[in-house]
Amino acid sequence: MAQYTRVSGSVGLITLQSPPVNALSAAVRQGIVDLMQRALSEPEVKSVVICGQNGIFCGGADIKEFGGQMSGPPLIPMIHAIEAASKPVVAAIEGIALGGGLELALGCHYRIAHSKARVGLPEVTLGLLPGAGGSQRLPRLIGVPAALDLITTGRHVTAAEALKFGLVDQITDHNTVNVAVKFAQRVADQPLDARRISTHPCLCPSDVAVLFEEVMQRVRRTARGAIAPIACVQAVRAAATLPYNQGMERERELMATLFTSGQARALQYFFFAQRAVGRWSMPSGARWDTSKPRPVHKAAVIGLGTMGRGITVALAQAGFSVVAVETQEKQLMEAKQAISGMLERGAKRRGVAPALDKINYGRNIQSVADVDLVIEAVFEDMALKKKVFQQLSAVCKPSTFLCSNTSGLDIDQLACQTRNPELVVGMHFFAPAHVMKLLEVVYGPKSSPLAVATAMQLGKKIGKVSVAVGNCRGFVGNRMLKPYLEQALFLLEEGATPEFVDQVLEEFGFAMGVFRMSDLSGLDVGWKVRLADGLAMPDPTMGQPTRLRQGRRYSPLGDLLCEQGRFGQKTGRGWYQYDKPGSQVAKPDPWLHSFLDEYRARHALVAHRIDHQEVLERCLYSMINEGFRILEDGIAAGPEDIDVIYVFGYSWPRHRGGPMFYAATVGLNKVLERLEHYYQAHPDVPSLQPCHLLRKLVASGSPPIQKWREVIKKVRSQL
Ligand SMILES: CCCCCC/C=C/CC(=O)SCCNC(=O)CCNC(=O)[C@H](O)C(C)(C)COP(=O)(O)OP(=O)(O)OC[C@H]1O[C@@H](n2cnc3c(N)ncnc32)[C@H](O)[C@@H]1OP(=O)(O)O
Repeated sequence: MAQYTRVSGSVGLITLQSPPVNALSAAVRQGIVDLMQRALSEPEVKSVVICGQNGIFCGGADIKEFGGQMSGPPLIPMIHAIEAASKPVVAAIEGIALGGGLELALGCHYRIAHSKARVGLPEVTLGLLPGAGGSQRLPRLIGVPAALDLITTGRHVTAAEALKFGLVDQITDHNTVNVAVKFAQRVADQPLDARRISTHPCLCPSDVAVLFEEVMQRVRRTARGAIAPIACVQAVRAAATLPYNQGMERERELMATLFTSGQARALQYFFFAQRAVGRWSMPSGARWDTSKPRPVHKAAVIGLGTMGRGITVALAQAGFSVVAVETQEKQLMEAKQAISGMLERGAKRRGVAPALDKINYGRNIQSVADVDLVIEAVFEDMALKKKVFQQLSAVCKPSTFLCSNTSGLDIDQLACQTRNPELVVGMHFFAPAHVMKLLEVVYGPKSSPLAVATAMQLGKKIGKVSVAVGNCRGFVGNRMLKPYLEQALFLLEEGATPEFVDQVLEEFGFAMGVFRMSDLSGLDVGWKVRLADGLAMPDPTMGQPTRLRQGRRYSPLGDLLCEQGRFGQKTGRGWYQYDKPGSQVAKPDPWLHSFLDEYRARHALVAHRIDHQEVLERCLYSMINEGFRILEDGIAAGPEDIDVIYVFGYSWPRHRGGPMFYAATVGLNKVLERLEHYYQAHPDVPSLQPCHLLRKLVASGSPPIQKWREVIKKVRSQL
């Protein structure tokens, strides 16, 4: 939908009307086509302004239309007709002009932007390229290097940056539409030939071939298997090397491949999944839209180790007053220095003043008496955390929310230490906490909707993607990680090497394979948990063979490495070797290979050839199976929650949509069949036994992922 008004006698004003972001739906495109014709046919109208209602120019093509049959006027001829118009057309950009929205503006003869507007071509993040002429017009307007940057990253730029690039003609702090109308009146009689971007030559630097080669190499290195960034480079190269019409033909060919690709489907699913997690619900029926958060002005962080420091920085950078408590004098001094450094570096990068004055440091827990919310980040030890929660409950105002950054301990046990267990939730950050986008907000059986809503809102304010999840060992992320890690170890026992397993997972798209990741985060972390669980110390009196513990297959490989002091990067040895402790360059370690040979011999394990498919299927399907159990148990409300957690917290490749979307892509019947196969071969590994929900979904004809919630509801009602 679009509206037409005549303003100041001679300007035709076309207003896009399609809340919430004025996306270019079929109806909006039809409106633009019709109203442009009207403006061109009215003799009194000398120029045209296009704007969007409610202070938003246009959020681009309507992504919801992509999955179905496209109808209505296509974008490319619509934009061509605007550019070819005999009367000047001015885009009045408020709020955002993204994707097709910016392409529409590039078809106009002039662009006026509000100083607070943002523009960009984010199609690459949806598995596409700017396929309505954007890949051909943008380099002609702002030059090849800047266009390559914007198109391959999809980043949004401010109006000021857009002006610097020459992407907009003017910026204003006033009413953009009024300014654009006056501008349109002024240029009504100006010749238009030089304003049609498609007729411009594409200005290239002299070393353009070298530039494309460098960018292509960088993009291939960082794309982790995503195809859209590569197609984006190819499209811009066409703009740089071909006449406009041939460039448009190349853009069309590349877009046609991307548009129907599985990666585009995955990325578009993920776009909506990210938004869906904000609409959280709890099994009690409490929901995001009926639960009001309470404002938080002042927060506290208890424990200034790596996690506590990152959380303090995240809070201070977002403008919160923070009381940062560390009881040990030496640690407090070190933390203060480290936090100041992090704040200063962050501020320098963002061109703002460091928020040093937002933090008050203290050694005494009494200093948190007046805060609205506390995040406990002490060592991962239940006895210690319980003590801290008892102290907090005694010291804080009765209304203070008490949150724990535990990565998997029982929130309910902590809540039980306090006067107001309904105000206790988990806030599980991921390291480094000031950088990683994910926050798991964990509700226990006693947590109130108020506490969940408040933690979710705080997460949003500090720039996190927050996902509300139920309370169980490891919550969602770490619970699913367990079978994945376990399979990786079993594969080593059976003949694989860490390098091979990592290579397969990295080729799949993970930023790091499981063993390189384990070396980075430290092998001792999991070892301590297994020791506490009585797993890492086999009880000889029970007469169990070393590789069967608590009734199931167990690999002590990680424990054996820890016993040798091989904790990963920090000790210079782990699953790999490093030049020195702290170095990040992992090299295969002949010692480890001999150790594995000896281990297999000692346990009479015959190494067999493990192929690519077996590594992927066993690691990923066991993890996915746990994801289905999590859905069945109601720990996650839907598959989107799991997928968002895995992409933002565990480097799952976004162009594969997340583990649950991947399962749907592979086919649930195939996942089920392969799990059955592996479980038959390894009956002592319960995580390979296909779970009830997976069987139920397959029996229901493997419905699309958007319909899983209905089946989950049915399964849960039968429990
Ligand atoms: C061969 C065929 C050729 C076809 C050529 C087609 C060419 C297409 C090029 C494109 O234009 S692709 C789309 C490019 N645009 C984008 O990627 C923008 C996506 N949107 C955003 O980044 C953000 O939503 C925003 C616009 C910056 C606003 O952010 P904000 O945080 O304010 O709100 P949200 O919660 O993100 O969004 C609100 C609401 O709006 C929905 N939505 C946003 N953009 C679109 C869109 N382009 N299409 C459809 N729906 C959109 C979003 O999903 C939210 O709704 P929900 O119900 O909460 O999910």
